[in-house]
Amino acid sequence: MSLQGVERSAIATVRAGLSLTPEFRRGLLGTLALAVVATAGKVIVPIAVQQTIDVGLGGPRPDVGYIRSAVIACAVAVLVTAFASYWMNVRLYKATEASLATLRERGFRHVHDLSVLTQNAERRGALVSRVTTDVDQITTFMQSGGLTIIVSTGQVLVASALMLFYSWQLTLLAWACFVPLAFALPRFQRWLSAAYTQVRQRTGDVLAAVSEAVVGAAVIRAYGAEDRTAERLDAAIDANRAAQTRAQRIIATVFPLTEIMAAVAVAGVVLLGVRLGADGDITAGRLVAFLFLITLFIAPLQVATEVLNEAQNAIAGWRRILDVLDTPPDVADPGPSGVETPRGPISVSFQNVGFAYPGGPPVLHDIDVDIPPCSRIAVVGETGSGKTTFAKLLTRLMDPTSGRITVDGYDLREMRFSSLRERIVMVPQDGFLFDGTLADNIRYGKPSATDEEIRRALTELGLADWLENLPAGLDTRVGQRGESLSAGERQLVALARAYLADPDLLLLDEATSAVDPATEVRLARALEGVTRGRTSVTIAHRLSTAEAADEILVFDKGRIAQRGPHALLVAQPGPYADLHANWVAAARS
Ligand SMILES: Nc1ncnc2c1ncn2[C@@H]1O[C@H](COP(=O)(O)OP(=O)(O)OP(=O)(O)O)[C@@H](O)[C@H]1O
Repeated sequence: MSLQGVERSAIATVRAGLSLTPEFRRGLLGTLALAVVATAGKVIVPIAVQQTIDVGLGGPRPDVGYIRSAVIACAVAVLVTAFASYWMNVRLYKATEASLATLRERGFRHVHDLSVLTQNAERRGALVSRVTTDVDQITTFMQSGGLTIIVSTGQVLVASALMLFYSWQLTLLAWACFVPLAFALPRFQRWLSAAYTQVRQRTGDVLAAVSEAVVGAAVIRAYGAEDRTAERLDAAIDANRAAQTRAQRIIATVFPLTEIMAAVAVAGVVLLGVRLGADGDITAGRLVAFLFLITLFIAPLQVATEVLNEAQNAIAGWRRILDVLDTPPDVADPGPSGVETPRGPISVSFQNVGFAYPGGPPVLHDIDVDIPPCSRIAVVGETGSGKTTFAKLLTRLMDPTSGRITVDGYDLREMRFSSLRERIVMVPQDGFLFDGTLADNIRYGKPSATDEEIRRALTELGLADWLENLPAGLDTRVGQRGESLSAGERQLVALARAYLADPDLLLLDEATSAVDPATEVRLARALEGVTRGRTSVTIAHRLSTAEAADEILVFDKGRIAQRGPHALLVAQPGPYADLHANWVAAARS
């Protein structure tokens, strides 16, 4: 399942992006008004200079009162501009941070709602980067670039209008100087955009290399591959440095170019201005003010390339986030309109169920199974025969491609998630543990559970002695993904968590990893305790589990090839007898 991108123009993307962030739009008018004040304030100084020269100093004697007023006007303008800028930035930062937090939350929630098919292994990293890096790019643009574009456009327009008012001849000359730059800038911008695409790819390579080296540290050490890994990392870092340097060089070229253009424009304006002045077409004050205005006019051009690039990045980021939000959750919670079935003995029925992963061949065919209340079902079969797929359908991590699954007579698709998750709980092979204490992790099954309840649950599962031997008891920290515990101990925590959740149907994916004999005994005891009195479906890798089941479902190439109790199946030729022979042989060796 891929993410569904709707082709949008840049404007439509920005509009759709802004519609997702009402916090930003709400204060935008006020912030823009402040931007207008801040921009308008900048032209007060050239006007005051012109007035001082032409009026204050234009008479036979300097008009000190007038000059004082002009200076005071300037000071007030500078203060007002500074205050307006400050207030504008505060408002902008507050609004963008609030709106981008909302965007992150929405993005994250939506990623969570997408089915396991959309979140398959390759896409997981990309999904994470959409809620992190992509939002960061939008932030950068909204907090600086976006406003720069608005303020700069205003600044160029106001400066141009005043320049035209002072002298249309000098304005035409100044514009003519910037025509070549106006043609060159889009080209620079394209180069810069390509250079930054490279930078992003190289940064991605560095991140991938670093995270692989950290996550796979044990394997790297075991195979003595430190040098190879370091070389790969060095190469990625070097490529990243080269890409960054290339991008910075383009930016560094634009700045002096605009400086040269500005110098040419100033020189041209002075030469022509003096001639116009001699003919009485322009006053000295207007000429000096004009030179101030050219500086205002040029400043936005100097940052234009970078800002346009930021804008492109932000639009790309918005597009990627909108792609995520546009992807409908394919396993949708019916919500309050869904069925809430009462707790108690549960019966499940698979009716003619078939399933194919998107774009793949069918992996389950015509599955017809009735799981009566309080029965113990073992699911066995060769690797790749469809056991995990069967379990995922039963917990509604995905929906069947054909047929239907019912719980107490209701289609699984009609059941509210809250009711379904309460009644059916899955314990995966390596139950994910979060970085926290043992108690936190067990409590995950029932957030309201007290330490006393957790202790009682562990005792009921026959794990009191294990708990006593742990260094800090319930407060023992399990480390990231539970790596401070052994694989067997992690399973014990996962079982205790499920026991506390107290579901009506427990789906277990039995661990295949070898554990020490003491843990093996504990696991068997805990398993017995956790499945007692409730319906259980176990993907079995142990002979003892299959032997203890009321019914065994033998999967073979996506079909149920045999079914029945152990005694019956082991006596007839078929895949179960073969599997049994393998188990027995493995136990002897
Ligand atoms: N996410 C996926 N996308 C595409 N095909 C998949 C996916 N997961 C499993 N399959 C395919 O579906 C088939 C059944 O896989 P499944 O994981 O259900 O088998 P299994 O019996 O649980 O195997 P094992 O005992 O090794 O866990 C296999 O052919 C597998 O390649």
